[in-house]
Amino acid sequence: MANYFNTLPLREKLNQLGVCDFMDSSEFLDGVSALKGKKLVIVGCGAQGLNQGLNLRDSGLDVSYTLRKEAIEGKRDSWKNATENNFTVGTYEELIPNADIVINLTPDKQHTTVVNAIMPLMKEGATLLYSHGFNIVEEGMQIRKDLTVIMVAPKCPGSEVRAEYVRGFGVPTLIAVHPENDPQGKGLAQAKAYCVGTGGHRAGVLKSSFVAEVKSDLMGEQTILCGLLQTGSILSFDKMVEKGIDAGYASKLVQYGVEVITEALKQGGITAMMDRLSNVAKIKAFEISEELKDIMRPLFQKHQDDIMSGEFSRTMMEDWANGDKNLLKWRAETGETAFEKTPAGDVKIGEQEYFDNYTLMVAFVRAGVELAFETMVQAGIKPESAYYESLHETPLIANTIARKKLFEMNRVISDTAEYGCYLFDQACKPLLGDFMKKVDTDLVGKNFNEGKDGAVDNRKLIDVNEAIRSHEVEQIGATLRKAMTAMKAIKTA
Ligand SMILES: NC(=O)C1=CN([C@@H]2O[C@H](COP(=O)(O)OP(=O)(O)OC[C@H]3O[C@@H](n4cnc5c(N)ncnc54)[C@H](OP(=O)(O)O)[C@@H]3O)[C@@H](O)[C@H]2O)C=CC1
Ligand SMILES: CC(=O)[C@](C)(O)C(=O)O
Ligand SMILES: [Mg+2]
Ligand SMILES: [Mg+2]
Repeated sequence: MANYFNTLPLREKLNQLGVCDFMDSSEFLDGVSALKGKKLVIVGCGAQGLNQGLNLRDSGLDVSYTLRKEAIEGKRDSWKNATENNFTVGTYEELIPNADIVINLTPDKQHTTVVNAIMPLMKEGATLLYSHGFNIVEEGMQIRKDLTVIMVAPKCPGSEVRAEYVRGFGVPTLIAVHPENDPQGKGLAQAKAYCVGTGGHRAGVLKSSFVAEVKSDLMGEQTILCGLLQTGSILSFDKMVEKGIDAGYASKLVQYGVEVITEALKQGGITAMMDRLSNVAKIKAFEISEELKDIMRPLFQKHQDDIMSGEFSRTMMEDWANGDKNLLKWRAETGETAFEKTPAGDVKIGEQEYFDNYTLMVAFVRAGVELAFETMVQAGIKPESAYYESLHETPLIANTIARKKLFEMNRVISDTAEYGCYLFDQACKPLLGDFMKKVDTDLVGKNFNEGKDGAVDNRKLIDVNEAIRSHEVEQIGATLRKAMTAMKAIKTA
């Protein structure tokens, strides 16, 4: 098999990267009817598998799980996830032959093995559904021509796919039909119905392509969503402790601060997040985020270039072949960081204090969201897709850090995302060495406004506000958030 994207002529590459139609809510009036009475069989019951299945069942669909034999015999977590939630669980041989839709929610590394095992058991004219296009695009998996191949990709970690659905909202979702596999022309109707089943239609849906989803998803997860939140959290914690701030306070500020700060981002974009700062702090956060953008831009561009060329996938698949050596080494190292090992202190931190005492994270988030958005758009990804992937998903990742620190984030995200996160983190920490030397507790740990009379230069503030508000991510964000009428504020720490 060869990298499907790399077999395409440039014109077709750009074509498929640019597939991105925002779907009006009126396109979902049929709800789940295209899948009503159909047998949905999910392979794997992990982060996406369990949470998508819970939503689909609550939406009235017939869902069961098929697991590999050793998972059933060994009563592994995946078996516990499914049985404790009262789902039918069976082997491939028992459940796949009668399945109308087989949903492959196993790790990307396993997709070729899994698809080769289940495809011979799939009945004539059935459908294979992915939540990430890696196997099709980066590995070039060929699927039996009578089968329909579709994608319903939540732009969100598995745990929050469920949490937002339970709140009566949903998560932005990309849907796609693989052009090589739509023999009966039913792919789009099934993808739309599945998307309604997971609740994605309440947040926003893009009719995308396998290529556009992969090349944007890998970029978002490696840079702003996981990589930079990891690097920023660890550097912020270490700086506070180095400067004598109580470690318990520092741990709580970092663990919960990114959730509080990015909740403002989710509700009102970078503008609303920056508006939570005093004018003096906003100007400072703007200035240092401009500096952070200049320092990190080459790294963001390298990640996007390596994703586009297939170099990232080659590197990661090398690690797969090497028993995930790097992934496991980096996972262990992260677990040994002082931040991860220091429990959050039993100290009260007010909601506004998270903004006033953590100006540095506001700067990291603005820099990372804008850089990821700019780099994706420059690479041919459409603004709507770049918005969901860089801005809207950041608070959803932050929710996992607030729950159980970087351990929880790296547990819930896919192994693919975790690998990309470490790749970025390993390169970004040293890159920010000189920048962090200049950082003091006014930017992280203490109230930035302390000892300042709040005076600002009006012209400078006007220019800063204009620069923030006029960024393309704010323009497209305002439009997309208008459709998020069911968005609920979350209760932060
Ligand atoms: N995690 C996320 O938030 C997101 C993930 N995705 C995509 O969703 C898909 C699933 O990812 P994710 O939910 O993170 O996966 P997880 O690692 O959370 O779960 C994987 C599941 O697959 C099973 N599994 C592992 N290896 C095999 C195998 N060789 N054969 C059969 N089953 C196997 C595991 O059970 P057991 O080991 O017990 O058999 C487990 O139930 C991926 O394509 C990913 O890119 C998309 C968006 C977000
Ligand atoms: C959660 C999500 O969207 C990721 C980061 O792309 C993933 O886990 O693969
Ligand atoms: Mg993603
Ligand atoms: Mg991903």
